[in-house]
Amino acid sequence: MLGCGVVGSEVAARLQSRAEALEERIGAPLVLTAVVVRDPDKERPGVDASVLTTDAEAAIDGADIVIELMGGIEPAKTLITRALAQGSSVVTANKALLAAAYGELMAAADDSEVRLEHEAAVAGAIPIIRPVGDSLAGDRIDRIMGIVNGTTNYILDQMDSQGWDFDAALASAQELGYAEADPTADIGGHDAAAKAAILSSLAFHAPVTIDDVHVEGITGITAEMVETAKDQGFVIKLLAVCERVTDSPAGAGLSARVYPALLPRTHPLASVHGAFNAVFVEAEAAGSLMFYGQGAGGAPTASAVLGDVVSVARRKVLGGRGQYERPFHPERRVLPISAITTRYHITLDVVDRPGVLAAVSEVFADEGASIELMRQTIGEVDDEGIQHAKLVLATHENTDAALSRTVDRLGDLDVVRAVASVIRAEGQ
Ligand SMILES: NC(=O)c1ccc[n+]([C@@H]2O[C@H](COP(=O)([O-])OP(=O)(O)OC[C@H]3O[C@@H](n4cnc5c(N)ncnc54)[C@H](O)[C@@H]3O)[C@@H](O)[C@H]2O)c1
Ligand SMILES: N[C@@H](CCO)C(=O)O
Ligand code: NA
Repeated sequence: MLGCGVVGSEVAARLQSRAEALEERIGAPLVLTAVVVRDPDKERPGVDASVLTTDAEAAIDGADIVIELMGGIEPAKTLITRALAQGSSVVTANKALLAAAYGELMAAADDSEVRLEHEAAVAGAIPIIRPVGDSLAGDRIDRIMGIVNGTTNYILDQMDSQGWDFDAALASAQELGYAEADPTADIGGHDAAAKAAILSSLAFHAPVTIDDVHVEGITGITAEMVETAKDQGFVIKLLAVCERVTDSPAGAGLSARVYPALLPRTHPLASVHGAFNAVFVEAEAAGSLMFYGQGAGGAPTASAVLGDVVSVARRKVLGGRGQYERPFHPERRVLPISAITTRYHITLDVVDRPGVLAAVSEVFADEGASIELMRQTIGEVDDEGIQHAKLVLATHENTDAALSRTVDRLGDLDVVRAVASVIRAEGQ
């Protein structure tokens, strides 16, 4: 095992405390031969001190299974590659690495006829990698929409249920240990984007990396946006969307994107509260499936790691081997967000006078975009004595490019004092 932090220490402790049960399931004992750490003198309750070492290469050589829980790109990538090349199967929770080099690492595993398992890398304890890669392998997955970051779901949920502003909700997430010390990867959407890249690669058999994923985080979500959404029967969630696109202005392909979006409060994902994760999968024959549970934390993540270890060990004992499939369809393109069909909810601060709606409608008509719903509420009287109004416009589906141009042009209108907020809507 490489790394013994939050997840690694739970895995090591459970390998010891559940040794008998694991042996029953596998048909052979699992022996933890080495745990690679930075400081072998540190006290680690539940971990046998005699297996601690700083020599990663010696630890890997000859191991049947290598469990990588160090995180980060290097040295994890070099060590995993070494392990696969020598014929060890690898179990990892490293979403950052897989989102950067999924195709390359899977091909290396396939070349050596060993397995590279990674259930813990997406949505922690929730079984989602095996269902998408294995259970649904006989079906055609069309769309995956998930809440795959616990920190941001906690923040948005507190803003929705307690009326907190963003900063208060983030401070609370940090206090509770959900957010990282530097929460940028969580709130910027990058952690969710890594998971979207892995899910897209697996569901659509194409080598999708994190650089292909369109990412928007939640730092721009205000208490007012949450309140407006609530008034209209929506909740704001940070969604990872992976989609098979058959037709778009840019042709057929895939879409992988992460952004905060409105969901109807009746949608199954709307009832995912706190730091929980959930993934909604739509497949041709299976229809809609929902996977729900704890997406982070030492013990839940260790559950997924140990499941992979048992699966690999069983195959080893039975003489089975090999990868799910050889990757992939390199010709499948990830389309730019501009070509993707979405809906917007646009909130405008306008001057309340005749002709405002005509001017707004003209921009929509001109861009070929259409308004599904409009709501006007009375606003404030400003310093110059001018009465303002708040206009909330929900659009029909259109390309993101057309909607984005519409917003730019609305912002240029004389009667529009400010584009107060723009957010996409999903799940309708
Ligand atoms: N914590 C979670 O909830 C969670 C959930 C899902 C996936 N993961 C993933 O699991 C992996 C581990 O996460 P964690 O939360 O346990 O992190 P962590 O920081 O608690 O643990 C990583 C450990 O690896 C050690 N390490 C790093 N580089 C090393 C090196 N070169 N040699 C020896 N030791 C080294 C660190 O000292 C640390 O103790 C990461 O890839 C993470 O993304 C974590
Ligand atoms: N920081 C991540 C950890 C799990 O990957 C989260 O909040 O979901
Ligand atoms: Na998982």
